[in-house]
Amino acid sequence: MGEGDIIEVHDLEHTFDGVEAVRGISFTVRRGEIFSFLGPNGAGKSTTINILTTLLPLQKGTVRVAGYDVAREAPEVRKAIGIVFQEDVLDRDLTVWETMEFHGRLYAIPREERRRGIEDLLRIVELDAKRDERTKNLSGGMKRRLQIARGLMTRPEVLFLDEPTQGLDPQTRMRIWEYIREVNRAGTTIFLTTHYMEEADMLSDRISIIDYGKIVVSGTPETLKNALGEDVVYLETADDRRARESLRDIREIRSISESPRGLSITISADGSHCLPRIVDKVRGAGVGISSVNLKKPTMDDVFVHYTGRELRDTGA
Ligand SMILES: Nc1ncnc2c1ncn2[C@@H]1O[C@H](COP(=O)(O)OP(=O)(O)OP(=O)(O)O)[C@@H](O)[C@H]1O
Repeated sequence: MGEGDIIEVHDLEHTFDGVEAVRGISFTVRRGEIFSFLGPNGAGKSTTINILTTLLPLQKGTVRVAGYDVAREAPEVRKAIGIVFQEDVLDRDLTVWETMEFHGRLYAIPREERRRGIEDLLRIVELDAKRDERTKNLSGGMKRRLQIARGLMTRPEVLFLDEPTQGLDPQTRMRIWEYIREVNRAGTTIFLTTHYMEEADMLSDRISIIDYGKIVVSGTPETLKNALGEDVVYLETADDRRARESLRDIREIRSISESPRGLSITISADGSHCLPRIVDKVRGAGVGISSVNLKKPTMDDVFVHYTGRELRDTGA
């Protein structure tokens, strides 16, 4: 395990009755970072997170979490981590406070420390006013916040979040992102799975894109997007044909095509540096320009580039 690595996965494979859910993945997560697994439904994200959290037995490969081997030291791994599941696993008849209290007792947290911990966490996720409400009466966003608070009861070194904002409305999602960042700033490493491009992009220090049980690419959101080198300039001109001709000797232009937004010019370098020259050339040829747009690659573009298809948003 590297000095700063808190999770280390080597050649992990997992099969369910002949279905290869995870097909040989390796990656590391550094202490203190927010790391995301981005991929469509069925890509193998839940299977991986379940193995890392010892909920599924290890079949093949090696996995170390917080310095412990998941196969041989499962209890130690469990003590070091917190988990927030995808589905609602709250006891419907317990109140918010009881939910926390019960979890704290399960982990044998001393009474006074438990009480203070619950107070603090309910304040962080803004549920202190709901402490006596039964969980069945909470909204979906409140339930998720309670699950996050509960996952943090044990001050885990690593918090695992499986699709933390699945099915939530945009405002609630953004709030949850804030809580996740806050928890991370306080020193907890975060491993999360998501099929939301924006979530992975906004939240992560590093992302691995997973598809059909394999990691297709990993990196920081910035490097992934920049590596595509596919900035596109959209240009609406008075005369597209002459505009195209005037651009012939700009080396960084990879291709030009017509689109509903005008000429679509793909640049093989940083588009913001090419843009002034493009405008100068077209104007220099006496062609009027009515609008200019620069589009940088998004995480969607990265996803399409590496998997060859779009990730349809099946959530909210
Ligand atoms: N208990 C199981 N029994 C049989 N097959 C399973 C089981 N769990 C998962 N699979 C299969 O393994 C593959 C990966 O599933 P997994 O749940 O890990 O994907 P995922 O990326 O987490 O997607 P989702 O977000 O929908 O959970 C899928 O083909 C799925 O049908």
